Amino acid sequence: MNVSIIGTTGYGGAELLRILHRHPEFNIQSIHSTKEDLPIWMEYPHLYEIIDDHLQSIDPAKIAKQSDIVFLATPSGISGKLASEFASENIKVIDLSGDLRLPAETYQQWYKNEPVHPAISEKAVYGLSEWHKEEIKSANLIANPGCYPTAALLSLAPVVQENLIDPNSIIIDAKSGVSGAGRSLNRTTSFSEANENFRAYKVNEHQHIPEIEKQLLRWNEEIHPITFTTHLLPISRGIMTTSYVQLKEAYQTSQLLDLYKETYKDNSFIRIRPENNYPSVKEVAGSNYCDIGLHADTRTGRLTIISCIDNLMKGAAGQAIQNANIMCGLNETTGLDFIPLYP
Ligand SMILES: NC(=O)C1=CN([C@@H]2O[C@H](COP(=O)(O)OP(=O)(O)OC[C@H]3O[C@@H](n4cnc5c(N)ncnc54)[C@H](OP(=O)(O)O)[C@@H]3O)[C@@H](O)[C@H]2O)C=CC1
Ligand SMILES: CC(=O)N[C@@H](CCC(=O)OP(=O)(O)O)C(=O)O
Repeated sequence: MNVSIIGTTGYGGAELLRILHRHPEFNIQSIHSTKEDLPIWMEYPHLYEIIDDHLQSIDPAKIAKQSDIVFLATPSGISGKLASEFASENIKVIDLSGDLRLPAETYQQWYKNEPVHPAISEKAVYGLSEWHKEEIKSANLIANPGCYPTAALLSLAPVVQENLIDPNSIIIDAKSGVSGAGRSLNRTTSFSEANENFRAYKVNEHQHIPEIEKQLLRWNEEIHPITFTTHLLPISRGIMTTSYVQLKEAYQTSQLLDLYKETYKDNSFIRIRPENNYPSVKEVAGSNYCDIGLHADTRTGRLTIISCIDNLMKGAAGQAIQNANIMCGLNETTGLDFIPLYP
C-alpha cells in the first residue's frame, strides 16, 4: 500500500516518517511540504543516510494517482482546505489537525478559522481507534483525535459509558510537553520560557474542550460541560491528564480497575495499571501506548484517573497509523508494536 505525507517537515510528519519507514505493509511513496526539492535529512539530520526522499510540492491529483492513503500533518486551517481538494480524488485521507473534528459553528468559535464545508466534514469519522473501529474500517476520511482528547477520553470512557459518575463533575487537569505545540518558533515554548518552568495556558478556552465534550456526549447524553485546564511541561514529549469525577455510589478501586480491564481487554495499546501503580509520561515515550491508573477515594467519593500518552504517537502519528491499519484491514498494531524508550 502506498502512502504520502503532507507536512513532513513538522514534528507530526517526522513521527509519521519514523514509524512508516519500518512499517511492513505501507510504502512511503512521497513526502510533501511547501519547501520543494529539499532532501528531508536536511530538515531532520537524524534521518541522514536512512531516508533520502526529497520533499515535493503539494499536488492533490498527482498524490492521489500514486498513493492509497495520504496523511495531512498540516496546521488547522490548511488541513481542511487540503481535505476538500482530496474529496474528489480516489484516496483515503487521515487528517491530524482539528479541522474535521467539530461541527462548522463550533469549529469557528473555538479555532477562529473558516470551517470546512459540512459536505466534507460530515463524512469524516472521528478516529478514536479503540472506540470507533467499525466506522474507521469503512471510512475514507478520518479526523484523527487531538492529543489531549485522546488521553482524557480513553481514561474517562468506562465510567462515563457505564453512567457511574455525577455527569456534572468532570474536571480534567492536563499537561503536555512542548512538542505538542509543533516545530515552529514560539515564545512560550522557547528554552528560557519553558525550561524549569510550568504554566497553565488557554484556561477555559482550549480548542479541545468541545472535542472532548462531543465524544463524552456520544457515550452519555447526560454529561455537562467539563472543566479542562492545560499546562506546559518543560519536556519534549508526553501528555498526562489527571481527571477528577464524583462517583454516584461507593466503589472500591479494585472494582473500577476490573471494569477498565474488562473494557479494554481486546485493545493492545491500552495498559491498565494495577492498584497503587500510576503511569508516568516516560513510561510511554516513543510508543503508541496509553497507560491508565486510577484510585477511588472512599473519603470524598471521588475517582482520580491518571492517563499518559506520547503526544506525537498515540496523540498524533501513532494513532493515525493505527487508524490506517484498521482502514486497510490490517492488525491495528502493525508497525507500531515496539517498547517505549526508557529512560
Ligand atoms: N504536535 C503534536 O503533538 C500534535 C499535533 N497535532 C496536529 O497535527 C498537525 C501537525 O502538527 P505538528 O507537526 O506538531 O506541527 P508543526 O508546526 O511541527 O508542522 C506543521 C507542518 O505543516 C506544514 N505547513 C505549514 N503551513 C503550510 C501550508 N500553508 N501548506 C502546506 N503545509 C504547511 C509545515 O511545513 P512547511 O512549512 O515545510 O511547509 C510543517 O511540515 C497540526 O494540525 C497539529 O495541530 C495533533 C495532535 C498532536
Ligand atoms: C503544548 C501545546 O501547545 N499543545 C497544543 C496542542 C495543539 C493541537 O493538538 O492542536 P489541534 O487541535 O489543531 O490538533 C495546544 O495546546 O494547543
